[in-house]
Amino acid sequence: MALLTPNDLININKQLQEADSVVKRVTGLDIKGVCQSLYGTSPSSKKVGIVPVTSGNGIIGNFSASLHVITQYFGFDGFVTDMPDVSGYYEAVQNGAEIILMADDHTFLAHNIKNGKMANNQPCTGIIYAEIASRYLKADSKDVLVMGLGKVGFPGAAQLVQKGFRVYGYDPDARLLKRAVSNLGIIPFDPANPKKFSIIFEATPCANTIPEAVLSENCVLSTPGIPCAISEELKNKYDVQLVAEPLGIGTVSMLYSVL
Ligand SMILES: NC(=O)C1=CN([C@@H]2O[C@H](COP(=O)(O)OP(=O)(O)OC[C@H]3O[C@@H](n4cnc5c(N)ncnc54)[C@H](O)[C@@H]3O)[C@@H](O)[C@H]2O)C=CC1
Ligand SMILES: NCCC[C@@H](N)C(=O)NCCCC[C@H](N)C(=O)O
Repeated sequence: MALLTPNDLININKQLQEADSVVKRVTGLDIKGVCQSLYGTSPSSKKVGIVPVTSGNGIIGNFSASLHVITQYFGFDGFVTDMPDVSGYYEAVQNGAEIILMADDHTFLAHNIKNGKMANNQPCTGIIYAEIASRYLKADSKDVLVMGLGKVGFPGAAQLVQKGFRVYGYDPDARLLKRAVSNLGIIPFDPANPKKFSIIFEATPCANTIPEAVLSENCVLSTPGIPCAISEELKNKYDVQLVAEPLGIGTVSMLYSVL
């Protein structure tokens, strides 16, 4: 898994505000509204214990602090434990946490210890970014392009198929593309024979994965991928509505899914 860096998370509150305003422009709802509609759950001020984890590559600067900002931004009552790991988990429960947020290098989870529900960041991220893309008010067709069919992209593509979109998908990993075609019934996208889209969802760890040939004027590009899938130049040239944020949108999707 490509790990976040402290630099990705600088001023997460400003990044969230900017992303929220694009989501409102694209869908007519704010991020919380999309989550409520997606999961059928309502806003909550539940206590969220954020537990730093030292395993593997260890603590990522700004990660726990960013999760704290994110929980507060979306109206939850978050706190970061003083201790990490097992001691931190114990401290969170002792201090009344109803939901635990913690991540090692492979899994970022939300666990509601009251109702037993648990969420994984990767599918929750794919689903919420796909949902935002699917709600584009100015979409000119039901065609959508999905670039990247991995741990985030595949669940996002599944969400779009379930909502009745005609999903074109691409992944250079032939095994993953074949899985998506056979399991989801998506149409394999041929980069050598491109068409234009008004809705694009991207989930790759590569920059500039979106070719100019697929961009239509004012299209939406909903992408959790880091680094960004499109250059500033192409974004401006086509007035692309870019929904991109490094941590908060995926995290609030996890929290709403375990309420
Ligand atoms: N913003 C957020 O909240 C989150 C962001 N992420 C980011 O999302 C990205 C994807 O994460 P995962 O799905 O876990 O990774 P993954 O490795 O499971 O999947 C990425 C897929 O992208 C494909 N790919 C690479 N270059 C491509 C291209 N040019 N066109 C189409 N597909 C291409 C790869 O073959 C791979 O199958 C990563 O950058 C990760 O850091 C992940 C979780 C949350
Ligand atoms: N963008 C959301 C997905 C994050 C994921 N790509 C990642 O960096 N995971 C590693 C997090 C490690 C956190 C660390 N153990 C800590 O607790 O500070």
